[in-house]
Amino acid sequence: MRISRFYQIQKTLLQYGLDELIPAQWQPWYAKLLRGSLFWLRNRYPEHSIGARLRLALQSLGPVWIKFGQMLSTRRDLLPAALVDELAILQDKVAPFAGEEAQRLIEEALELTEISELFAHFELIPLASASIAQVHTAQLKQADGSLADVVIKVIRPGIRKQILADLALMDSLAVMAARFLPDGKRLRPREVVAEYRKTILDELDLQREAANAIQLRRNFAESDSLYIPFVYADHCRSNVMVMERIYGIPVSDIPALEAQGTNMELLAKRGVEVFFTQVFRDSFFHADMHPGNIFVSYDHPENPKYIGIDCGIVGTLNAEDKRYLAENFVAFFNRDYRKVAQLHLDSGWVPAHTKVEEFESAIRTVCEPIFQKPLAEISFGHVLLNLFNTARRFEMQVQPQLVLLQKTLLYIEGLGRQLYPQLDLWKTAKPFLENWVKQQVGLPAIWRQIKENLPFWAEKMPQMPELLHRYLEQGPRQQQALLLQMQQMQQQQQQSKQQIISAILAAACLISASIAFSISTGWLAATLGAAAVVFAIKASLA
Ligand SMILES: Nc1ncnc2c1ncn2[C@@H]1O[C@H](COP(=O)(O)OP(=O)(O)OP(=O)(O)O)[C@@H](O)[C@H]1O
Repeated sequence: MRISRFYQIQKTLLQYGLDELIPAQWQPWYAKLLRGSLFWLRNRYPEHSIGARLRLALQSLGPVWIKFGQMLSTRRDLLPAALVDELAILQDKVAPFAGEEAQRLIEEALELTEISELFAHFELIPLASASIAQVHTAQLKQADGSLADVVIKVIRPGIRKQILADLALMDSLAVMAARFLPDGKRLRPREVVAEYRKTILDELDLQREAANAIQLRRNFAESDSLYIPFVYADHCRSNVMVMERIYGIPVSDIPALEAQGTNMELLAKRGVEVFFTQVFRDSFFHADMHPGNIFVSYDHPENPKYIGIDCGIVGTLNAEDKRYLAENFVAFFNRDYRKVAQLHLDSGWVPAHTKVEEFESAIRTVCEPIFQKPLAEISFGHVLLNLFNTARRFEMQVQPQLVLLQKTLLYIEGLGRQLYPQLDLWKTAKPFLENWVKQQVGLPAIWRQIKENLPFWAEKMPQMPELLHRYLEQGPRQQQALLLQMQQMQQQQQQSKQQIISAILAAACLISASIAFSISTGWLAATLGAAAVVFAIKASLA
């Protein structure tokens, strides 16, 4: 199976002429010979650009590869623009699987003899079908006898096995790409595949998605801006998820939004606000914000509310990540590149030997053109992208969660500007950043930290007298043990020093013996040889 799939993949890559990605001078002679002999696998689409051929090849290889291409399409930091633009139009249109099969999977997962035990109605025709999962509508029987409109997401049967097999092959190709592509080292194909592996395997676990949705819903329980559908956790398994059915206008349907009199300016601002709230207040953000996953409620269009679905991919940030973002954004928008460079150095993001002036000048070179535009039109996502690219050149390892955030930011900005082209991103985001930075310094921050640590100290306090007593009792004993260990270490050091000296002397005698032997002073050679043996024995006994 693996060999035939491997052949199929190679065949597809060659028939779409993707071997052209490796320049001829980089191909070893045996690879050229092999390529020449595969006469039945010629490039069949020479009239298409290399980007288009890559897109078509991924399309024909199936869902795992299509999703991989979609992921690559967000890596403008790694790939040329022409390639990325082609990959961005990859669509995972996949034929649905039979509704009866979905029903059987649901019954099996939820241990039902009949689907009607739990659902008053189950719609066999799917509402939507994607590469990994399919969505069906149903009516859930509730404990109080009422019915709830729900959707049931079901993972495609057999997809896990197929994904794992294809991921293994993809990794083999990545090894080859790292070796043969001209830019192989910089592109780090194995890391890219490993990142993809994690994302796609996470997406296969609907219990994880359910947990993310529950958390996000809780975070926005009081919000006027975002609604997350209720998840019926009792009826969720790793391959089945039951959640409230929502009715809304897809955010990309601008005519429909306008037709119902939506306040587009407010809607656009709320998109940015929701994102920054997730990042800076909750450190937990929905990271799959493509327009297919965002809807707008039909209720009160003058005070519009988003509805978010598909929480399969989320990002989390720690305090340090947040500080990185906030301080850099603020310094950037003040065009204080020295501060940006110094921040990177002070916090150890770039190595201590980095020359701050060089780093500052590199940041200025890539970022100053961005500021040629009015502040209102500047993209945060591009600022971050440029900063990451510059920092990578200065040996900074950019954390995956920051890359995820940067990509989400690009989506959000694109969306906001589509809804309301005059949207001033900086004005909308600034209060969030400044407020956050303010909270991190001064008395409020100290007080917050004390409050955060209070439970820890409260828990440890009663144990304090005992710990103190134990320390005082054990102190001298431990000190003595430590002293003994140190003495042993010193002895060992002394021994190994002697060993090294004896070994060096043995080697020196041996070399001298062989020189003496070659100039035929036999007795000298014999003496030196004997000395070498003596030193060697000493070295081994020391
Ligand atoms: N709670 C819901 N209420 C109504 N429709 C829903 C709901 N959840 C999902 N859908 C519909 O099903 C479609 C697919 O759902 P979802 O995005 O969660 O699946 P997916 O397999 O992760 O798809 P993709 O990865 O392509 O985004 C959505 O675009 C939407 O039309």
